[in-house]
Parts: sequence; structure tokens; C-alpha cells
Amino acid sequence: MIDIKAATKSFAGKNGDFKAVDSITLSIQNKEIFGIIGESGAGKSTLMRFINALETPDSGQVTVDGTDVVTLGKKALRQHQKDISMVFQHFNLLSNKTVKANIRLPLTLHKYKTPLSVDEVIEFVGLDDKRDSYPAELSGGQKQRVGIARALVTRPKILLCDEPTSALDENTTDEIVDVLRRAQEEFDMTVVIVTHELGVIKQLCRRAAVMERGRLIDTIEVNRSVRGRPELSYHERVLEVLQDA
Ligand SMILES: Nc1ncnc2c1ncn2[C@@H]1O[C@H](COP(=O)(O)OP(=O)(O)OP(=O)(O)O)[C@@H](O)[C@H]1O
Repeated sequence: MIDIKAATKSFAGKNGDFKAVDSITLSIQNKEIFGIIGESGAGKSTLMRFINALETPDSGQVTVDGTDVVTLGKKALRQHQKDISMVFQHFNLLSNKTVKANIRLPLTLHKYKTPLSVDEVIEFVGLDDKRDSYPAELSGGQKQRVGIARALVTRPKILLCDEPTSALDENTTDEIVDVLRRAQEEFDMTVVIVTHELGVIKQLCRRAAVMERGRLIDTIEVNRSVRGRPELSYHERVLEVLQDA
């Protein structure tokens, strides 16, 4: 589905150019939930942004669904980007629009072949009672549900999530992880998730790439038999961590 071959991207740094992504080769399968992990600045977001061509590698190939996305013309690029949605760390909601209007926004910007209905995605993310609220009236978890609903409404083939839970507390993180897992199953998407939170990878992904200073240092099969325990309450987690139970 997604094939990245020897992709490299340099940026200008204080001490001259440096490679934010350094000759990375990676395949992500259709309908997979794939994780990209690494410390801040490792190049995770840049690598993920190759997929929807928000960044273009200086050299190497990025192929999505058989199409080389590096060389696409304007029209084909727009079509490619319409098949891909993003979920952001800080939600990127418009504060002067209601939940419903935020979710509808992509449909007002472009024509999509088979969009979902706004009501359907609002129900899917569990925000029926908040449809007329404004972002300032929502919790962080609710804001991210809006972000996910907005991403789903166009019925994307690929969902790119950039630190989707990093602004959330642990229990809310588990709820959002659950929404993302259900979304992948229900809407049959390939999901790529960039995060530095290992627990999120463990709960969601079958495989994960580990990046360090622009390089792919490992691709790991995640052992999901010992997944996190989202059923624990906040108090139980506090006891588990602080008392090492
Ligand atoms: N447009 C840009 N111009 C210059 N430098 C950039 C640009 N985009 C990213 N970088 C630099 O490239 C490196 C990798 O950035 P990237 O955002 O891909 O890392 P990351 O692993 O996602 O880190 P974080 O979790 O902090 O976002 C960083 O040093 C960053 O400052």
C-alpha cells in the first residue's frame, strides 16, 4: 500500500544542512495500523508527511497504492491528498465554528466521491450531545473526537495521525486509542500513527518503525498479548505505577 524507498530529506540547520530523514526504506501494508516512534526531532513527522506529499524527499521514492507521489502533477496530487486524512496533536479546530461545522468543513472545501454523513461520524465518535457546541466548551478528548470525525467524514483510504494523544491524559488517551481502533475496523483504512508514547503503539499497532536521528533503526513486531489495560480506572493506574503493584 505505502512503499518508501531510500527516502532522504535535508533541512538547513544551525551548523549547515542535516538529514531529517536519512535514506529510509519502509513498507506499510493495506489496512494496517502502523506506528512510527522515536524521540523528538527523530524525523517521524517528516517521514509521515511524505505519504500525503506535504513534504517531498530530496531523493528516493514514495509510492502509495502503486502511484509515485513525488512526481504527481497538480490535479493528481489533489486527488491523492483527498484520499488521505490527518489527525493532529492540537486538534486544529476552528474556534468560531460548532462541532458540526468543524466536521463538515472538508466537505465544503472539496467534492468527495463517497463522503460519510456528518451525523454518522458524530455518532461514531460519541458526540451526539455536543453537535452544536463550540470547541472552547469541549474537553481535550472531546476536541480530538471532533478532529477524528472531521478526518473520517471524507471516507479516507489512509489516516495519518501525528501525536494524536500527546495533549491528553492517560484515560482520555485510552478512549481516543479505542476510537481510532474502531475507526480502522469500521471504515477499512490504513492508519499510520506517529507518537513518542509507547503505550499507544502497544495498544494499537501490529508493527512499528523506530527512528533515531533521521534513520530507521528497527521495525518491530508489537507483542499485543501484553497490551495496555484500558479498563483500569485512573485511581487503579496511579496505584499500579506509584506502588508498583
Ligand atoms: N520545514 C522544516 N524546516 C527546517 N527544519 C525542519 C523542518 N521540518 C522539520 N525540521 C527539522 O527536522 C527534524 C525532524 O523533524 P520532525 O518534525 O520530522 O521530527 P519528529 O520526530 O516528528 O519530532 P517531534 O516529535 O518533535 O515533532 C527536526 O530537527 C526539525 O526541527
